[in-house]
Amino acid sequence: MAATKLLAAVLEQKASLDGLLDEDHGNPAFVALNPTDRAMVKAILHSCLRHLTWIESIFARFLDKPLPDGARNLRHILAIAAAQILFLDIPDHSAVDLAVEQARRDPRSARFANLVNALLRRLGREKDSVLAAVSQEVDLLPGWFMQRLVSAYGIEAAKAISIACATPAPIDLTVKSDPQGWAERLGGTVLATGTVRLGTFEGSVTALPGFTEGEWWVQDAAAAIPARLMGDIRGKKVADLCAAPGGKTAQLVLQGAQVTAVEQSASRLKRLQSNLGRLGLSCATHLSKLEDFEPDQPLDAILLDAPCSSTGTIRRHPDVLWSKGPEDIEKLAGVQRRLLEQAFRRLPTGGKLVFSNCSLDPIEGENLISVFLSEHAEAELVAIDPADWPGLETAVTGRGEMRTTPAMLGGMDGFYAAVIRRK
Ligand SMILES: C[S@@+](CC[C@H](N)C(=O)[O-])C[C@H]1O[C@@H](n2cnc3c(N)ncnc32)[C@H](O)[C@@H]1O
Repeated sequence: MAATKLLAAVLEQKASLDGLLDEDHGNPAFVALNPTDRAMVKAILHSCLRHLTWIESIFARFLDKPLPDGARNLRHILAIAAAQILFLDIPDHSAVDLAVEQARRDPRSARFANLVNALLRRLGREKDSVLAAVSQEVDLLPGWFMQRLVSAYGIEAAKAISIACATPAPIDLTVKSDPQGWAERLGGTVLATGTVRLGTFEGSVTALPGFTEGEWWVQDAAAAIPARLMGDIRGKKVADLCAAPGGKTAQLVLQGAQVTAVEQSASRLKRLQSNLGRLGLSCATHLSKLEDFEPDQPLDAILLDAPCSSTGTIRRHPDVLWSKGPEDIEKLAGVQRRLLEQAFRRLPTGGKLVFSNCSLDPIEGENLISVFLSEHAEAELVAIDPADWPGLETAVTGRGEMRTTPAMLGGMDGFYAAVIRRK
């Protein structure tokens, strides 16, 4: 029941799944569940959103005529049951019975209860063959986004990204030191970039050795790249201008910089402070919009990890493509453009700025930087050398930016990063 309501909140109200599933402040129906049921609801929703194009396509094949436009709740009931039948270890009959019961209780869906029963029983009987067919013929990613990927990367790369997005993201850790030792202790491997990737893992990361001691933090391998692009920042004054929850701030501090973390959200800044506290790290923090931040002393370097559409994180946030659309990407590109202008104003001559975000869309990355450079003769791109990134050479663009996609390094977030210097 909770899962259907939460799916409706994502698809209709464009709510964020992370927000709805927050253990403390999430949707009341979710927070009221016991931990086992919460884990189940979370698994169902992730699976449903990750495979929604397939699920919709299967029902379209089963039906002689489409469901009425107004039957949104019915669609949600069917999608949630289909995710259980197709992808989760839940007995088919439980999923079917629950869906039929839900349909009966909903005045708008009650007249379709027999149809729900028939469709889901058929799905149970034919799941292997329909899944085989649909996985060959239908992209996992919604059409509007697939089109954008094809125009940005070409059909082959777009398909590889779409396939990579079907696999849930592994857990990646950035360790303070001794990646090899931590990989051995935690049963993981060290990636070419130095990130420790955990093997199959269930349960809570907070129970793992080294968490309480603050020896590592969870950070996708791609998210760990921008701070490393800052180069040698030992003793340098560095501002992290969109800092929370602080994964990159922690890296900058560990790299030896004198860091000021700037963040506009009080609750997120608190989270950053608590994360740094656990890691035994500290830095100056500043609660304000970066537009209002005036450093007391000239800065040597800036990291601007700007808010973006997050389309590079769809393996972990499969709701993103259903709650955001092309207009949001355009809007966020505008916000980033404005923030980049503001950040660059605070950069002295010779200073370096790393601009990054977790979007796969060039209008938030390559195109934005092209326009910025064309409008600022005083800015130049510092080309990243692929030789410095063994294992990720193909992520360095011809112009010398970093462009990762979920199809790289055995799976990683889509990220864009560029290094800009004020001449
Ligand atoms: C993509 S997240 C940053 C993630 C962070 N760099 C990390 O690695 O953990 C973007 C952050 O920027 C903050 N933010 C957005 N607009 C801002 C602004 N104008 N000034 C300061 N912070 C801002 C958001 O609240 C959010 O915490």
